[in-house]
Amino acid sequence: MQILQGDAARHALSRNFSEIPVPESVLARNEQLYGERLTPEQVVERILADVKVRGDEALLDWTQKVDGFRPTLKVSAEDIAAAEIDPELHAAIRLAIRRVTDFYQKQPAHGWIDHGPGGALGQLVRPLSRVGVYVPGGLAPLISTLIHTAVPALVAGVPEIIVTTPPNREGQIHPAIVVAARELGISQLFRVGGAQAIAALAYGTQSIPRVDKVAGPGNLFVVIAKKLVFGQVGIESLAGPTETLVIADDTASPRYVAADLLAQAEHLGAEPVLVSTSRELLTQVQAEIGGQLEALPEPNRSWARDSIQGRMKIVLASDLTEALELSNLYAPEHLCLLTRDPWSLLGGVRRAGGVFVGEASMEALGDYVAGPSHVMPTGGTARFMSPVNVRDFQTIISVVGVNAVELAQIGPAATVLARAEGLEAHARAIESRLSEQD
Ligand SMILES: NC(=O)c1ccc[n+]([C@@H]2O[C@H](COP(=O)([O-])OP(=O)(O)OC[C@H]3O[C@@H](n4cnc5c(N)ncnc54)[C@H](O)[C@@H]3O)[C@@H](O)[C@H]2O)c1
Ligand SMILES: N[C@H](CO)Cc1c[nH]c[nH+]1
Ligand SMILES: [Zn+2]
Repeated sequence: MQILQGDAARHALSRNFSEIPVPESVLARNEQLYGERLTPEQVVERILADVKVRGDEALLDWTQKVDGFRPTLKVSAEDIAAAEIDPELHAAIRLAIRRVTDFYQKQPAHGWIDHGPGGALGQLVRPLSRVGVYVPGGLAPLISTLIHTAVPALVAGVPEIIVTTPPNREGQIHPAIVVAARELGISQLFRVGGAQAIAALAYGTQSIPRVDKVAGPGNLFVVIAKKLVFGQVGIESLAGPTETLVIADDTASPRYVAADLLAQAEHLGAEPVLVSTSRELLTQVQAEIGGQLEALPEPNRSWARDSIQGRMKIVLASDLTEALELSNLYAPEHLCLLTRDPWSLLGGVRRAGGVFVGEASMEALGDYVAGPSHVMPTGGTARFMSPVNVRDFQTIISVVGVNAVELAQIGPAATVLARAEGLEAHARAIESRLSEQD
């Protein structure tokens, strides 16, 4: 694989989110499904318009067309109560819920009211009333994603959470997703995925209630749908196909670096990036990837190979300062630091969804039980967005409660500003109270 350096590396790592690259496999599948090579955006526009008008019937038709099954949309209370899984998996789900909850309970999320001689000013913090959580389920049933999206919403105090996830080929949701929902106290679970699920949450249908905000990651169809419904409904981020950038020096273990890159590469559509100060390590990691890839079972091997061959980038940096500069330019979802002194690099990290410091903190651990949500901004959107967190599920309401003394002090300046803006009624509203005090 070509080793990039200097300007070539900078060029390869510069991104523009408005031009989401569409893999050839997606266009080919669209041709099969729709008889023409529609872009995902064209497909999503059709789906949104249809669900808006026809509601549940459109959900079922699109699910039948793209997922091959016409499911019962709502998972019944009996099915939720009856879902059973292996006890070890159940215990792991409980551990993940506990660790993610502990993490978000530490996030400051309280309002304040400052009472002083001039009255009071402050901010009220209120939870959203109803939130939709999208759980990807196309290729892998992402049990952990339900936990990593719903827990911050629950910690924020959201009283009602609606979960949607695509049905599998038997028209069912993986039982562990159902059990995780039950553990979280979520009772509204729907068998629908893709853009049609996002449309249902944004517009509401006969069976799925309209929500205030849609959260959760997904493939290109999901991400584009979230982008297009924004405004009608809130969205927490544009968390799409995953990506990992590893910064490694000559002390890093090629085996670990390869393992971490492959772990994310097995998400179909992923983009693995390796930046190293050591040419030798770059060569060793490529050999390791080859070996570890062959040892993976199918279909994971094919998914990982597609990411490695289709999108992997390998960069030789002159030093760790340049490595960090390239990483900040790329703004990765995950930044893994596998260097002699990884903590010394943290101060230079400006753009990333999450940073994984040192070899015991592999990103795959963060996907499950470390604590922070694994739902993180992709595609370069870490320039302006953050991982899912408690603040995504709250609004802030400003409070103004100044008293007459304060009004007398600051009111005249407000009237001056109002008249400068040509807004006479504003000025008079203020003066009406000022004159009463004379
Ligand atoms: N950034 C993050 O935080 C994060 C976290 C978890 C997962 N992810 C990403 O989520 C994605 C999950 O993707 P997935 O595909 O497995 O599951 P998904 O649930 O996101 O998408 C599957 C759905 O897409 C729709 N779809 C697929 N092809 C279609 C077509 N041609 N026309 C119309 N609709 C179509 C179908 O409705 C299907 O049910 C991966 O890319 C993964 O990397 C990201
Ligand atoms: N790494 C993915 C995107 O951050 C999330 C995930 C869920 N399960 C496994 N991995
Ligand atoms: Zn993962």
